[in-house]
Amino acid sequence: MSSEGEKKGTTVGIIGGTGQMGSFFAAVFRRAGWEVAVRGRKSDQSLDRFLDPCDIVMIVVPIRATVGVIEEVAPLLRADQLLCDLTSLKTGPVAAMIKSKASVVGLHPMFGPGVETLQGQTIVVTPATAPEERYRPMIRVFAGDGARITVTTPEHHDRMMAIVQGLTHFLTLCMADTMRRQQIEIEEVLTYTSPIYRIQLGLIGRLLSQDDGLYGDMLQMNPAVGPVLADCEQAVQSLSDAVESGDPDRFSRFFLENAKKYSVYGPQATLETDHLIRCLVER
Ligand SMILES: O=C(O)C(=O)C[C@]1(C(=O)O)C=C[C@@H](O)C=C1
Repeated sequence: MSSEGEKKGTTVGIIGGTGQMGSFFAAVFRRAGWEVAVRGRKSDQSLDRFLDPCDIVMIVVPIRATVGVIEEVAPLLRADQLLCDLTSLKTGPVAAMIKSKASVVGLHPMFGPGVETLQGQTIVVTPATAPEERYRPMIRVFAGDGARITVTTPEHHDRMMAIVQGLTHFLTLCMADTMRRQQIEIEEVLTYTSPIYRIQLGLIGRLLSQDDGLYGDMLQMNPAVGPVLADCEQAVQSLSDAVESGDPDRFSRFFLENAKKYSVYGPQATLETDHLIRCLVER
């Protein structure tokens, strides 16, 4: 707000704005020239007074806390306000947000706070009660900074996250646990690796240096993860059987069935991993 207390431009209130992701988005909006108010856990101001001047209220708290915070905030909002959240799951948070009078859109930034800018990053948008023109200016800010936007429903988002986050992180943790069970030290493993292996191993080191609660919530709170893990178990069993059989045809059948399925992805995957290899070589 201006010094006269007169409102100019858009005001975004970020609840959880003192955390890493909240601070990242506060900086994105400030760079776009928007007013940003942040609220951390230890605020003296009443929630009502914090929310009142906000055009957009963004909830950026840990997954497990999201619905509880939404339930506190949602009843205090007006129809002219836009409510959104940034959590990794969308069905539960969006269902809680739409109880509000405010227009609602769910958001999920597909990156952690370590990125420097939005350039090349993906943000998933799950519109609920907000008409497109209400959230378009915010999406323009993200896209203007180079973000790729994917629009879908909360349910489809969660189904895709069961793969993108659930399966990926599950298998990363399984690989870490397998090496630990083999009593092999990562320092030694690394001396045998070229960059291509360090792309995969890097995901283990990266994931395990982050918050256990975040990854636990992603895996345990998304109901779509269960069926994915059931298929994963079958895949592990089927590949194990093929390997243990010693039968080259059996292995080839497994391999070629998947090669056919992923043939469209081959050229892009090779190009991108070649690029990563060059980056790791040039360090
Ligand atoms: O390690 C990273 O930078 C991440 O990608 C963080 C990560 C993830 O691991 O899936 C964490 C939570 C968000 O929902 C999206 C991305």
